Amino acid sequence: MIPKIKICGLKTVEQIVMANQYDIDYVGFVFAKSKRQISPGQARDMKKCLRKDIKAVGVFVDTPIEEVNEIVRYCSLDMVQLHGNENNDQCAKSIVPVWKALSVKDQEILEVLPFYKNVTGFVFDSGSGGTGKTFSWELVNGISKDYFTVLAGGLNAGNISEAIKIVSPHVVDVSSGVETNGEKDEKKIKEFIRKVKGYEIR
Ligand SMILES: O=C(O)c1ccccc1N[C@@H]1O[C@H](COP(=O)(O)O)[C@@H](O)[C@H]1O
Repeated sequence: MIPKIKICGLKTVEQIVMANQYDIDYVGFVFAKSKRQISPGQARDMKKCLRKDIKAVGVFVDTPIEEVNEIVRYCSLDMVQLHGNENNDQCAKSIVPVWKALSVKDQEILEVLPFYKNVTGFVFDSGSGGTGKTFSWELVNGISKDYFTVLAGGLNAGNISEAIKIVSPHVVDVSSGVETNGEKDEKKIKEFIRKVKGYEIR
């Protein structure tokens, strides 16, 4: 199965126009404190320009869920990725589907998965988000048979083939790995997509 692609941390309408040209499935808007953080106003303008078949994912870290829902409504986001210590009750109050992000240090983290009954998938990441660091993919080998799996953390064109081989994720999620000097790099995005989809992009 060829995984879907999420490009996270887009910050401008120009980047959306660029991303619209490519065979991607999700873009991530970071509302958490980060060098990629954007305001709801920016995200709303960007969402209006986004191709209709690309889903806009709001990325939050421990934001009260009422506030998350307000931003979702204001920006017309399709779903959210909760990247902090949100529990299932909080996830259940979201008005759009939730991906719960988990930091994978060892196999213990997998024990919490059954408790998240109100999420539609899990983002398996190395740390607190946007770090550019990988984790041991073997720890989540086989997990995609039971859970909708979004693989994140330090992915790039150089390691994505190996990561897909081990994890067979439903979605691959990249941010730092398609940047140069902290800005999204179209050449790196194209190369990443080419590696995931296995075809040439002009
Ligand atoms: O991208 C960020 O700055 C960010 C900040 C806070 C929480 C999550 C964030 N992004 C998510 O982090 C992972 C991995 O990113 P990377 O490829 O290692 O840079 C991904 O899920 C992003 O959506």
